[in-house]
Amino acid sequence: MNSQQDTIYAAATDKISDFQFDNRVAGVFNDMIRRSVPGYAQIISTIGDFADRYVTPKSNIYDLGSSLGSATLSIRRQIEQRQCRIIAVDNSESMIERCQENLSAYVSDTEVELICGDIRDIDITNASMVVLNFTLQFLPVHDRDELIAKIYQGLLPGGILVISEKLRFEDNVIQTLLDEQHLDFKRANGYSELEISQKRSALENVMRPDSLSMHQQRFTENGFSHSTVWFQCFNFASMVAIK
Ligand SMILES: C[S@@+](CC[C@H](N)C(=O)[O-])C[C@H]1O[C@@H](n2cnc3c(N)ncnc32)[C@H](O)[C@@H]1O
Ligand SMILES: O=C(O)C(=O)C[C@]1(C(=O)O)C=C[C@@H](O)C=C1
Repeated sequence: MNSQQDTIYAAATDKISDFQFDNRVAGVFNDMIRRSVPGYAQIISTIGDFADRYVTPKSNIYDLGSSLGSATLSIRRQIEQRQCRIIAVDNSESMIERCQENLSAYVSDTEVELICGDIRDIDITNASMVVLNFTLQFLPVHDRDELIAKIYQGLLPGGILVISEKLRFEDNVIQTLLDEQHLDFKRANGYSELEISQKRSALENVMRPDSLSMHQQRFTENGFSHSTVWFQCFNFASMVAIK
């Protein structure tokens, strides 16, 4: 998957506007997410492994907030000949256009329906797998519960939900420790102090991480029988919940 280097926050700006998944971000997103999220490549490849285990023939798979299609591609590679349909949804036109190009670069017998729309407006039916890979954190907090309830309703018995998120910690000492580790990860990946602080300001109003206990409570209250964190690096985690 091609990507330009992310230099979006490299130059000093007087007024930082809220972060948006616009054309500029879509053009560098592959580089941005790999250099910003520890474990991203591992999470993408494991989503494919989960698909191999959980996706049942003739079912639907939903990739909600699909961006450039990395999770969709990882899933699609693992589910050949199961006559499934992947529904990939994103409300950024630029992401959808680039995702279409990325999907077209590979052949597969699995149909992918790409929808440019809001994940809150999508019907979920006959699903053996739903993926929210770093997307839920961008929804208004009061809409998160309803989305998880809708996903639970649309999942088949034994179906799997994979949610990856940045986490917030109630213990301030832990919050500071893991936040600092994450900043060191970004520095080691070539981001300057200016880039880090300007991006942080841009994300402040748009990305609101939940605590792990909040996620767990949401899974339980919405009926999921089993859930766990299967991956964590610093303040980034990926969870599974099984119906
Ligand atoms: C951090 S990115 C997701 C990364 C992607 N899942 C991956 O694995 O590479 C979040 C994506 O969610 C999309 N998004 C945010 N809120 C959305 C909403 N309400 N409906 C649809 N897409 C949304 C953004 O446009 C963005 O592409
Ligand atoms: O916390 C950060 O600095 C991040 O960049 C995180 C994060 C994310 O978790 O989705 C935020 C926005 C970009 O989409 C890529 C990564």
